[in-house]
Formats: sequence, structure tokens, C-alpha cells
Amino acid sequence: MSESRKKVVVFRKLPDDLLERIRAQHDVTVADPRRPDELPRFRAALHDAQGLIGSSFKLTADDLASAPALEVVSSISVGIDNYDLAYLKQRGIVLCHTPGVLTETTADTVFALVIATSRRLVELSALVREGQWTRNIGEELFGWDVHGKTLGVLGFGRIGQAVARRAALGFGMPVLFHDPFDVPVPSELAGRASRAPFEEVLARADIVALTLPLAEETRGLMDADAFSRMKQGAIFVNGSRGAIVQEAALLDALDSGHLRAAGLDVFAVEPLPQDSRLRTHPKVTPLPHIGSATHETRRAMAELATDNLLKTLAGQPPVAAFDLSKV
Ligand SMILES: NC(=O)C1=CN([C@@H]2O[C@H](COP(=O)(O)OP(=O)(O)OC[C@H]3O[C@@H](n4cnc5c(N)ncnc54)[C@H](OP(=O)(O)O)[C@@H]3O)[C@@H](O)[C@H]2O)C=CC1
Ligand SMILES: O=CC(=O)O
Repeated sequence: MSESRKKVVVFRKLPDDLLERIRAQHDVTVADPRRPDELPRFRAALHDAQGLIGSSFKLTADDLASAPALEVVSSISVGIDNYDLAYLKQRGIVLCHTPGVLTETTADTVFALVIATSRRLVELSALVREGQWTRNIGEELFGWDVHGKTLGVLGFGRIGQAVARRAALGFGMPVLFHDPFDVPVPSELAGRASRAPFEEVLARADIVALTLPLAEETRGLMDADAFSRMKQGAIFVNGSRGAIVQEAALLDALDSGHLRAAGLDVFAVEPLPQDSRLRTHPKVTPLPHIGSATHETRRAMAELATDNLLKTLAGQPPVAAFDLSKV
């Protein structure tokens, strides 16, 4: 066996051919820590692992501490909120992720929620399915135009800009965005998108879309005060992370009639607990965290994560490492 073979733990399902690519170079343990029956094998495999590849599992500093030989964590996601960044930085472990390849698909999902909530698509489709379409619908079931409304984008990164392009270029929506980073307005959005302070985006937008990362500064950012600053009758859409939203405050804003509707792809606890009111609330369109969930995009993410893992283990620069120097 070659000296250069390393130990890799795959903690999320990978396509067979990509698993074989990794197996051709390294010794692989496949174990899904979200399954109680596989958790002990996952934890045992960490002890001599040099590489980890997977997603949707919170890797704590304790988990990482039990992997003294770890060189790289390759996340099959762009979001890196499941990892203890300070600890990874301190240990010099490379953190890789999958920016870019999921941008357009996730923006499609966010925009689908904009349309679904405004035009009440899920609710009205259910009415047909349930056999209640017995006469023309009345105005109590009418929707709200999307075209021409002002879209607020919180987090004007890759996905935020892709959502803004759909809104401005496809639906004639003026876009207001907030981002702490001094992102220039892309040329195709010149005259159609403008930067504004957080409070102004909330106060002026008809529809607010959340597309920023979960970090200590953004946790709970959308609280009762933020929702109260939104326009009466506005719509809130979240395509980033549930913990950025104080869900009880969102429910209050929906119950009081202050907000018209919410479209949510992500929740503070996932899968959404059965007793969560967000699951059945008539004004909420909930999705099971499907932002990037198409065959093409999930494949591209798995390929990029595999490339990142193999390159790093080979001592080469990965395609996409998260810059831990910012932490
Ligand atoms: N629903 C889903 O399935 C998916 C969800 N996501 C989520 O979307 C997030 C965004 O992804 P992506 O667009 O690729 O990431 P980017 O880093 O390109 O964009 C995020 C932007 O938000 C900015 N930002 C950070 N903090 C704030 C703040 N307090 N207020 C406003 N803007 C802020 C960032 O600025 P700076 O760079 O200065 O920090 C950055 O410009 C991911 O982190 C992930 O959590 C992603 C894919 C799929
Ligand atoms: O939520 C998905 C991601 O890629 O981040």
C-alpha cells in the first residue's frame, strides 16, 4: 500500500463514481453521523482521519479535537456555519466549500418563493387538489403582483446578486440591497439596484429576501424590531439560514397581519419539528431546505467538494478554500 494513502471519512452520501475516485487514492470510511446507528463508527473513524467530506452535520470543536491528524474538511455546501472556524484556524485545518456552482439554482429557489408567496400558489393549488374549486375564486383569494414591486436583498453576495438579477431584469423590480462589504453594483444592474442601510431596505421593500451567511453577527438579526420596520403587508423570504431569524418574532408579525406572507427554505431547527407553527401556518410557504437541490447542482457540488478534498490531501491548493484568516 502506498505511503501517500490517507484516511478519509465521508459523512454524507456521495455519488458512487466520486466515492471510487477517493477510494482509488485513500482509505475511506463512509458513516453518516446523523444516523444514530452510524454515529459510533463516524466518531471512531475520526481518530486517524486526515480528510473529512460531507455536509449537514455540525462538527463541533470536540469532534475535531478527536481527529488529531486532520488536514482538511471539505464541505459539500457553500455555507460554513456548521464548523467551528476559530478552532479550524487555530489547528491550521483547511476548510473547503462549494461557492459558485449552486448560486443560480439557489437564486431560482429564492425567486420561486417570492412568486409562490405573492401569488399564493401553494395555497391555491391545494384548493384545486382538495376539490374546492367549484366556482371562480373571489377576491379574498387574489394574489399580489410581483412585477414592479421593490425587492430588498439582505446580503448582496453571489446568491443575493443572482436573485437581484432575476428581479430587476426579469420582473422589472427595483432592488435595494444591504451588505456590509462594499460590493459594487454589477454593471447589468446599474440604475436598477442600489445600496441602502439595513433599516431603509426593511422600510422600503415590498418583499425582503435574506441571502446572507449565518455568523455570530447575523444570528437572530431578523428580530421583532426588524420585522416591525418592514412595510405593512410586506413579504419575507429566507433562502439562507434559519437561525438568522427569530422565528417567534416572525410568527408574531404574521399573526398580527403586519406581514402578508413568508417563504422559508430554512429553519432554526432542521428538519422542521412536527410541532413548529411554521409548518402549518396558513401564511407560510415552507420548503425542506432545497435551495441547491437539483440533480445538476448537487452533482456539481459533490464534484467540487471531491476535487477540494483530493487536492488538499495531495498538498495542492484546493479549488475553493474558505479564507480562515478573516476569522
Ligand atoms: N437554502 C439553501 O439551500 C442555500 C443556502 N445558502 C446560504 O446562502 C448564504 C450565502 O451564500 P453566497 O451568496 O454564496 O455567499 P456570499 O459570501 O457570496 O454572500 C453573502 C454576502 O452576505 C454578506 N453579509 C455578511 N454579513 C452580512 C450582514 N450582516 N448584512 C448584510 N450582508 C451580510 C457577505 O459580506 P462579507 O463577504 O463581507 O461577509 C456577502 O457579501 C450561504 O452562507 C448559505 O448559508 C447557500 C446555498 C444554498
Ligand atoms: O445550504 C446550503 C449550502 O450550500 O450552504
